[in-house]
Amino acid sequence: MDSLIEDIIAREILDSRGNPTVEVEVYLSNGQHARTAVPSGASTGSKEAVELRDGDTLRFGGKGVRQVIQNIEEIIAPDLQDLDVRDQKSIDETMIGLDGTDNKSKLGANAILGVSMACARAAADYCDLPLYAYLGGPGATRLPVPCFNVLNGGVHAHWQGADFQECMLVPYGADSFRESLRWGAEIYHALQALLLEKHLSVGVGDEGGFAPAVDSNHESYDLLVEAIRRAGFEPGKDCGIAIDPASSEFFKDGKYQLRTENRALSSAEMVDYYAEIVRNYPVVLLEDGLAEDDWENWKLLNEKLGSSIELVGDDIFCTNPKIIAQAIEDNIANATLIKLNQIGTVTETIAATRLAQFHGWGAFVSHRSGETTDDFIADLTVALDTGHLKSGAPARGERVAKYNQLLRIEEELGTAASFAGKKAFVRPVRG
Ligand SMILES: C=C(OP(=O)(O)O)C(=O)O
Ligand SMILES: [Mg+2]
Repeated sequence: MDSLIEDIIAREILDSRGNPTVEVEVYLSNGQHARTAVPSGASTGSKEAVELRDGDTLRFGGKGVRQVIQNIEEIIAPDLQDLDVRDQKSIDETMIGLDGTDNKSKLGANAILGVSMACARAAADYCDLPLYAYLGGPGATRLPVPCFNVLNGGVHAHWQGADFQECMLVPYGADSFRESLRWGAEIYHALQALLLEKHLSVGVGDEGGFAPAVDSNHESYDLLVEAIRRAGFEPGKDCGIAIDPASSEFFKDGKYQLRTENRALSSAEMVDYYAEIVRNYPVVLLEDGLAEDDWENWKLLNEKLGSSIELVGDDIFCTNPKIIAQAIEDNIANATLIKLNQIGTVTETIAATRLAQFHGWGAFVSHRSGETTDDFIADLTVALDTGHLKSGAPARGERVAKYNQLLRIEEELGTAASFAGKKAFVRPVRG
């Protein structure tokens, strides 16, 4: 058979932060081959699958992945040889079995994911299908609303900007992906002009958004609303706001430490703080509003805000179906973030997404702060019909690689394509 895995090779490449990461190539018995690369987070959840790094060796300014390369070529490749590349489940289960740990710490989630993604792409190529159609079938025709992280803060700006890590533009009022991308880029440029006018920095953070040293988190929203207006759009009608404070990063000693505002808030006060933001600004999504160690108070957050906006868990759920199942049972949020490398295989990522969707939850596909030009998540988003994704600012190559791929997908789908729009953020209220 032509679709058998013949060989797998891997190499160390650099990611967008200048750190080493893994690139994988899968070769099939018919000579076809496919390539993928693995991203890397900075504000990571403690229950993420383990990204394996070489001891203390600092190479290129970051810890290398030579052991990961060796694990792929010497342990994984021989075992996957002669498996049908279309059998994604067996491929992923074989690697999970080979690893034998709960968190992929033996071979490395970066080893396993690189191979898993490369096999999916090779299988799509073998079937002569675009990746989104291979993974999603003929019903995969809806384009997501892009969420553009145009103001970077927290750890992504080395704490030189706002406390909140991500302030995103959500141009949900457009009637196509292409149009929403144009709106996002125009507002991004209007924001740049506004920052220059206010003598604020237009230097960028890890995800391509500006990282001005604002005096409060509210100032970020004022800037966004003003930029939306200046670009000729109506806040709340054409374009909303999504926030990822990544609050685990500033939750210390049981309090949320707002450095820019020089105060520390309890969980209940933090929930009120968000409620006020939601009252005053066109916010449609709040991710990681509370810390991963603050599970009980997520219930309070969901009671107060779950009926009006999408509440997404990132660090707290880690794309892990077991944790998401518990969260659904406890009714502590209404959406999960979806990051391939938090769980480590394509199969488990699909399972996490489907689980959320089955229960009426949202699934919000995400890049990592350390990225490559691999555009896998663009296809994944359409395949799984998640309706929204975030891939940073509409600037910088590794971020726009995903948005540009979505343009191609929309073009290829032609009249079959639709755009998710604002409905993507509306979650049914659960009892
Ligand atoms: C994309 C994010 O950042 P990182 O990749 O650093 O976890 C996030 O927190 O949602
Ligand atoms: Mg996050």
